[in-house]
Amino acid sequence: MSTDDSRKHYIDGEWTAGTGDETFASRNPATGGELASFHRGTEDDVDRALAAAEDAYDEWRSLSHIDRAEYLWEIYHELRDRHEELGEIVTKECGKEISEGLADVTESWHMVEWAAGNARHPHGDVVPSEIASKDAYMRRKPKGVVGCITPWNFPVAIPFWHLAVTLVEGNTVVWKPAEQTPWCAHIVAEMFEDAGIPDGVFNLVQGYGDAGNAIVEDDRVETVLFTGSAEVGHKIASKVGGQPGKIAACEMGGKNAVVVSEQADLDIAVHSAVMSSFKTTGQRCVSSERLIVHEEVYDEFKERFVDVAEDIAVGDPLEEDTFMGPLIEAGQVEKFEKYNDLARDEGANVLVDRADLDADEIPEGHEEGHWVGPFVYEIDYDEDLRCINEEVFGPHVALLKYSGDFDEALEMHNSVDYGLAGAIISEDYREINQFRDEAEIGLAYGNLPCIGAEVHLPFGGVKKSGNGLPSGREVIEAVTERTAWTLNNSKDIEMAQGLSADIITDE
Ligand SMILES: NC(=O)c1ccc[n+]([C@@H]2O[C@H](COP(=O)([O-])OP(=O)(O)OC[C@H]3O[C@@H](n4cnc5c(N)ncnc54)[C@H](O)[C@@H]3O)[C@@H](O)[C@H]2O)c1
Repeated sequence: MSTDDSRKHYIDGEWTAGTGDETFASRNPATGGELASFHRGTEDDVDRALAAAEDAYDEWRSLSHIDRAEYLWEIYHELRDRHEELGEIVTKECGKEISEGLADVTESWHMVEWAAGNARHPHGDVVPSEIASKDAYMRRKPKGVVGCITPWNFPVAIPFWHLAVTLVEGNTVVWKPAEQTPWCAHIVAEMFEDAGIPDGVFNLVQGYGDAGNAIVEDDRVETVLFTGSAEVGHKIASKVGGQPGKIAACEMGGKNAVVVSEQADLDIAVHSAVMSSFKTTGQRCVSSERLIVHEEVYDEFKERFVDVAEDIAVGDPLEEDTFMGPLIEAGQVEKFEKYNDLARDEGANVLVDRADLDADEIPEGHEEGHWVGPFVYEIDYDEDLRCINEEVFGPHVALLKYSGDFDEALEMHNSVDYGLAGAIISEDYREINQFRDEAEIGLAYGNLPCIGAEVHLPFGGVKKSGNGLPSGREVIEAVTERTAWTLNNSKDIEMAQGLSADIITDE
């Protein structure tokens, strides 16, 4: 595609090719084919977008929450009207099977509904004062210009986690989506344009990490909302940490686990483990790469889990009978293979190796796609093994046996540096409650897979996985600042704590 045909950035209410002369392609991971071409954003493009966002801020913040939310309601309807079209683009661009592509869009309008609906809810606290004649309350103000940097694996839903709340709260935005999913981002920007959002309030700069970095380093950005890998997130957090008054809310990866206790219902255990490990081809931040199973049920669980892994339907993600689509790109296939080799080197007993799929397992016409199947192994637990500590982001699954009491399972569960998601499968409520209280994670599930989010629930990790901010209510904290406001209704000045308000002079 020539540069002229390439899709553009959306800056200050206009589609623009920007200042650079490079373009990049969005590719279908199932076929390897090019879907569309995009202009690659430069530091100058980010500079222009930030200037536009700064200029638009005063007018945007002067609108009421409810008026700002009206623009989001327009987008809500567009997301619903274009559900199938956009869901299919999600699937084409990131390879998730079609029900996941559609769910990505559904989650987006749920977030818009939450944020825009919230505009009519009480928004702050009325607080009693020690002095009867004073009114005291807490009021929120927008921060200013917010930078959003998002990953490829939820190319519509995660951006809306960031964008919807940020805009309703009165901030303006510069968004840098993932380089793998620019087409989804382009459609989202079309929706903002169609909704008539004022120029400069919402800006999209397409491109790579250098454009993201330009957002992070710029003094005009008050808050950075980042979702992506720990490697990039920690870099961003440390850069922002050096800039007074600025914050970075970072949600990152995990090395999540499903714990199957000796009290588990094994139907639920196998079902939950398969969903947790293989949905989205293991490419969710919450995907489980560790299954910690009690010795009493280990053999039966292993046999049943392995049976499913051997047969799980890998195929064209646009087909409804597919469970697992491809990995996102060739680099991710290499990483998956590298970790499979590492597991072998570290002593794994390999139970299922479909990493290199047979030719007849690859859908016709999709030979250039990034196809892999499950890689499942058992390994003697040692907390220092890299294969059970580092995020692979693929269907790479370790079975770990525990033989003692539930404390041992928890110790194994908590031994990783990450702390995002986990599940306990047990019929014993004491174990379930202990997991809820002692598992070092932000998202805990009982008798369920450890995947799945709802926009009105908190979503975020602890430890190396994040600072627990980006989701509904928590984003409000990140993109606003609070003023504790106290108003005197009397003609006299009276102070709290009995502090004297008398002015004493020598006269
Ligand atoms: N915790 C969560 O909520 C959550 C959700 C989804 C994905 N993830 C994590 O995201 C990762 C997969 O997504 P990915 O591959 O797109 O992640 P990534 O970290 O490679 O990229 C995320 C975004 O950061 C940008 N970026 C890269 N380098 C940058 C830099 N130096 N400065 C600023 N921006 C930069 C990228 O261009 C992209 O837009 C996995 O680790 C997954 O666990 C976490």
